[in-house]
Amino acid sequence: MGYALLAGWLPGERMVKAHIVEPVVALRERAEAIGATASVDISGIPPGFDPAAIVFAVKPQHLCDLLPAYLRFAQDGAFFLSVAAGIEIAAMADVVGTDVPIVRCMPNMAAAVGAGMLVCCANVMTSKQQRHLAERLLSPAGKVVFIDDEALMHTVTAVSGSGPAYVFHFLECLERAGTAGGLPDALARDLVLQTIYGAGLLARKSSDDPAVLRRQVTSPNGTTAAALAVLMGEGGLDTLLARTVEAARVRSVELGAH
Ligand SMILES: NC(=O)C1=CN([C@@H]2O[C@H](COP(=O)(O)OP(=O)(O)OC[C@H]3O[C@@H](n4cnc5c(N)ncnc54)[C@H](OP(=O)(O)O)[C@@H]3O)[C@@H](O)[C@H]2O)C=CC1
Ligand SMILES: O=C(O)[C@@H]1CCC=N1
Repeated sequence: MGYALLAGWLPGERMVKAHIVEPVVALRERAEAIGATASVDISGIPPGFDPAAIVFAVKPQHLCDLLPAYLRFAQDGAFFLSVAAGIEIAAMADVVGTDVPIVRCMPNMAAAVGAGMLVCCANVMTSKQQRHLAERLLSPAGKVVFIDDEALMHTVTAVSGSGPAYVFHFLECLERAGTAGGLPDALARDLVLQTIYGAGLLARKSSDDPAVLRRQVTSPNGTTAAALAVLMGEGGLDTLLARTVEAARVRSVELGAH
């Protein structure tokens, strides 16, 4: 996820200077290849480097252990921006103090193509300028919204954070169903990718509700009606997705409890 964000800043005309702390050599090299400097640990940050933001894109389980080492940058005016699932602003402030400006963000993987959904929460120490900077840093990755109620971040994570995986699985299943119906593999892949892309784009651009669009596809007594009798039947997709999202939400709460 860190690389997806970085790739939105570099290379380019945006004048962003980024230094990456990354223990894995291949990932450091990948960051360097697009114009960042990189080091294996914090001691490699160039002297005089004066960041406006420190972005934490590490595993949730690592986040709070890492924060104190970066406190000096916050004391020099930087704000912290975390994309770690589950970890609340209060848990970070417990480690570094409540006077540190912290933005918590839940992006999703579509950030890699600039079409992500990025939902943010900021603590009261975050200035208007820092909020604005966070928005500017995140917007190359997709649509950015700020919400006030941090408690919603668990459900945000379960819907848009993990959501691309649900869509990818839907894609896998539809493709398998297509090949089971006799389609060659490559054709099944094309059909499914273009259908999901096109339907997503249409739903995004249309002023109609998805339910209205669905009804427009569904000719009376036609093929879609036959299909939806299964998909929308008892124990169908609605029930399955409610359970799916709840499982992710519960896991996000668990990650935050450690
Ligand atoms: N993947 C996604 O779609 C999304 C991920 N996120 C969040 O993004 C974060 C990163 O997840 P993800 O992109 O999946 O990647 P991973 O969790 O696989 O990778 C995190 C990276 O952090 C590295 N790391 C560990 N310790 C340090 C350290 N001391 N300093 C710097 N880096 C370190 C890891 O190295 P190592 O492998 O050696 O531990 C790894 O390269 C997570 O907190 C996740 O919740 C949020 C939204 C969506
Ligand atoms: O699976 C995860 O925990 C992360 C957060 C959302 C997407 N990936």
